[in-house]
Amino acid sequence: MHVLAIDQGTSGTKAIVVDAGGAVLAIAEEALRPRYLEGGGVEQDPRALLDSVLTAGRRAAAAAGVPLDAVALANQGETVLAWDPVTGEPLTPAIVWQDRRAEPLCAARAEHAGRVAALTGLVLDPYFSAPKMRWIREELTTEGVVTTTDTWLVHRLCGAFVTDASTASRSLLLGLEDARWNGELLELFGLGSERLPEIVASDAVVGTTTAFGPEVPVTGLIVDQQAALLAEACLEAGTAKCTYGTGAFLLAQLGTSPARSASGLATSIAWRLHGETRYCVDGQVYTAASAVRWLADLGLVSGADQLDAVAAPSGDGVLCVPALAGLAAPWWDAGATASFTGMTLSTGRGHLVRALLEGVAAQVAELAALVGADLGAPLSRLRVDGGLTRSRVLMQAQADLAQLPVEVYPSPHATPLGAAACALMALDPALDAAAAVGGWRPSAVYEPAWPADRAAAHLERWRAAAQATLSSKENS
Ligand SMILES: O=P(O)(O)OC[C@H](O)CO
Repeated sequence: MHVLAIDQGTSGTKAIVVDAGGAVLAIAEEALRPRYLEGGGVEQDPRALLDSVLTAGRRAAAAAGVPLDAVALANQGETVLAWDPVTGEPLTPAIVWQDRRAEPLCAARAEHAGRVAALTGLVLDPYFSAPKMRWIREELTTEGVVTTTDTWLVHRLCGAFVTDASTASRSLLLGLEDARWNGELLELFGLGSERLPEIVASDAVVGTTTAFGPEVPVTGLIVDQQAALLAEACLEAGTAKCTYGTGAFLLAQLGTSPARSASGLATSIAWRLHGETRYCVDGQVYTAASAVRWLADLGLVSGADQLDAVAAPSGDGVLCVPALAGLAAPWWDAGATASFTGMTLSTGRGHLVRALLEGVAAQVAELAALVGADLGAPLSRLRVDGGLTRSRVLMQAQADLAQLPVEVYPSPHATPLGAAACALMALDPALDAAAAVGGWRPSAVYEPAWPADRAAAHLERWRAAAQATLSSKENS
């Protein structure tokens, strides 16, 4: 069996062709660059997203040269657009998960934050889909349907009008326990009259497509972060991974219990496979590779590959809070802004680069501690994937600050491999998740080199720096 698995991400689209044993036969990638607008806007051209899916998918399918049995799609989770359900044409740009312009719409509903959290497991924040859907309705168009990008892309591939349960659970519109659109939440966001997609399982076959060659089923629909959680075999409650992509996202498996976080993290659906719903808790660093790209745009590094060569051996007291698109868990402050502190006349670009990497690692370390608090036991290790895991400086800083062994997933394709596993489970009802993703050994393990008291002291200083970036005194 062969699956074409497509990871439609924020910074690009990757397509792989994978066999039932997890061997990758072909890879194709198309880069994407969001538009960053003053006022916190982050947009993508939907046609560029679709073109990248079709181009990468066709290139990978052609390179593999094998008959395909299914097409799977991982998506960005909370990126939304309006589109015409008759013609399939987009009516607005895609409003990216990093976009903060819906913050006032959240602030206007602040008194309902507790109720929203109780129903959805999420926090009332513009990161999630519904505030951006409302913003589109108020600012851009009242025409067509407004959905996450997966629904539109799948519609373009096979005509279905669906979203999977993991993506729906990132919307602020889903009751977490019953996994249904919730009328109270729809009213709260003024979306009660919207036509909403059918919610399906990640192993549902939702149609067929000829977009990549002969007709094949479309199945294996899942949020990109959840797909990586699955690929990294985080199947037991308490296992966790962090993906260092455009942002860095730490997710821990909760099993079949949708336990709400007591630490300000988000609880959502990891996947629904073979009739069983799994849940996860997550924390987010909104800018990781996009912070590195920002460094590159300023001329401090030529790109991610140069990070380790430029980073100084220590930050020399410089701290960075990489809040270039606000702060997520546990601060949830869309108005927070990034900072570098502790600079002197001797500070050079190497210190700034080191501080930025340590800032990402510090934020992930904070999230790892909160996940441990929620689970009632500290994490024992952190599995990691994503492009920035190639930075030894970042990975060592992660181990030092989180005081955890950091295990690097051996493939750069965790997300599409997770989506492919969902499709394989659709094709073979006897296949369980563990068999679908297989076992793996880390390509590298970073052990903490700092003593615990040094890590604690650094994190205490970093936490104070993070507090100082918050947008209002009430938050500090
Ligand atoms: O595009 P990525 O890979 O950074 O992932 C996007 C996240 O899932 C947004 O929540």
